[in-house]
Formats: sequence, C-alpha cells, structure tokens
Amino acid sequence: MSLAQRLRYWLAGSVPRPQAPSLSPLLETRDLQVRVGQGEAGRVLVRDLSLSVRPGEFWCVLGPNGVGKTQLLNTLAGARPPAAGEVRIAGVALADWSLAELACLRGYAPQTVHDAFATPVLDVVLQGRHPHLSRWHWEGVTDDALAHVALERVGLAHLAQRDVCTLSGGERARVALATLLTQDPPLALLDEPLAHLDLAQQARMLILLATECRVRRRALLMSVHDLSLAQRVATHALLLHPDGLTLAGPVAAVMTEEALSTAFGHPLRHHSADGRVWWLPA
Ligand SMILES: Nc1ncnc2c1ncn2[C@@H]1O[C@H](COP(=O)(O)OP(=O)(O)OP(=O)(O)O)[C@@H](O)[C@H]1O
Repeated sequence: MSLAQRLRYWLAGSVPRPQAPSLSPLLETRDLQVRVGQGEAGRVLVRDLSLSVRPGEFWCVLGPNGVGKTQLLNTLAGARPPAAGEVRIAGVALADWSLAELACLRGYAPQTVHDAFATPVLDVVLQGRHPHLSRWHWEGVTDDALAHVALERVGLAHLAQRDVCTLSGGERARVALATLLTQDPPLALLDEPLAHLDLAQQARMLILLATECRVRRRALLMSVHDLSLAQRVATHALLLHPDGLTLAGPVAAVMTEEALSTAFGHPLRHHSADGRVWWLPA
C-alpha cells in the first residue's frame, strides 16, 4: 500500500475510531489529592485540584524536579488511585470505565518504557490498535496502514522492522509517540515525551502534537521541563508547587515570572526574540 493510500485511509476517517465528544470536558478532576508514602513518612504532592480539559486544549504540566508531575499523570491515567477526590473521563468516573473502553478514550505515554523481548518496531506501534480490535481479531491492513503512517509522522518509517530493543533513547521515545498516534485517543497524557530528543526532534514532535490538538481536536496533557517549548505550544498550563498547591488555567495567566519563580524556587525571567517568548533562569 502506497503512502498516498495510507494517508487517504487515515484522513478520510474510513477507519472507525472514537470521536471526541463536542466541547464537553474529556478530563475532569474534583478536589483531587495525590499522595505518596504511608503515614508520617507520607507526603501530599497535589491537593484539591479541580480541573477541566476540553477537546483542542494543549495542557503543559510544569513544576520542579520531584514535585509530583509523574505521580499526578499516573493518577489521571488510572494507574494509581487518588488519595481523595475524583477523576472523570468523558463525564464518567474513571473506575466506571472498563479497561478496553478507557484505552479507546485516553492514551498514556509514560516517561520510560522497558522492552522485555525482542520485537519489531512495527509490532510495538501496532499495539496502539489493540483497544480498537475485538477479542478474536488480528490487526488488518487498515491497522497496518495506520501504524506505518504513524511511523512516517515521527520520521521512523525506515526502522519498522528493527528490533525495538536496539533503538536509541530518542528513537524509542518517538516509537512511543507513534504508538500513541496509532491508538489515537481523544485524550492523551504524556510524561516528558521530549526528554530524550535533540532540539530539532523536540520541535518536530511538538508541532506534530500541537497539530493533533488544533486540527483533530485532541486534548493533551504533557509534562515538560523546557518552559520556552511549553510556552510555544500550550494553550493551558498546570503549575505544581512543592507545597501541593496548584495553579491552572490559560498559559498567559499561569506562566508569569512571579508564579514560575515561586514554584521553582529560583528567579526565572522571560525574554522576547524572533516573536517568541524564551525563559531563562536569572
Ligand atoms: N513510592 C514512593 N514512596 C515515597 N515517595 C515516592 C514514591 N514514589 C515517588 N515518590 C516521590 O514523589 C515525588 C514526586 O515524584 P514524581 O516522579 O511525580 O516527580 P516529578 O515532578 O515527575 O519529578 P521529575 O521532574 O524529576 O521527573 C518525588 O519526591 C519522589 O521521590
């Protein structure tokens, strides 16, 4: 199948996939509390977080090392229970979705992936189609086409038959993104997806993700350390403070020198150049 044919499949929407429901929130939290550790040794990472994420919104999750970004994303994905409060996906409590239904609605790209077995890259990317297949069905030509298109979009079509265990860190991170694109959930949670990428790949992958948001009305929540990149693509930001308090809203309201400097415990300044905002430590 040619690239043009694959793209036609994908763009024409002839492949059944879940549609993002209008503008109702895809993700909501109410008075969410995230905690690690037990008893006296425990620590509240996030307290009383109430949030609504809608189709077309690109949220960047910001905060210093160890503040709780990963644990929060794990909680939003349903991989760990909240200490208090609730998470709702597409209006329904997380626990009320079956795992298969949930996998059609939200995707999660964790910070690191451990590959236990030698597997062709294409098979890893095809795993994104599993939630869409009924129990007794193998992946078909359409699933193959979607996986190839996703690999082309992250610039790794030439590695389709390579053993995933042999990839570099940056290549593996892009395969994780391709798997998420193949899964194609209306809501995607990404934990530092740019961490292993060089500057050019960071820019390419960010443009790709921003296009998913803007053109295809996907909702994204992504943790990221590079404030300048966050400012470039995000529509909204969620800033975590070490004391568990959070600041959430449109980028302009959250990404201020005062709020970021307080959260990171160090003066941070923004500068304008080339029509963009760049963040630097003072
Ligand atoms: N099981 C655990 N018991 C105790 N503390 C834990 C446990 N798991 C994580 N933590 C702590 O919770 C805090 C938040 O961790 P998390 O990985 O969410 O931080 P992060 O904001 O993603 O950090 P980074 O920017 O460094 O990736 C850290 O201080 C971590 O050491």
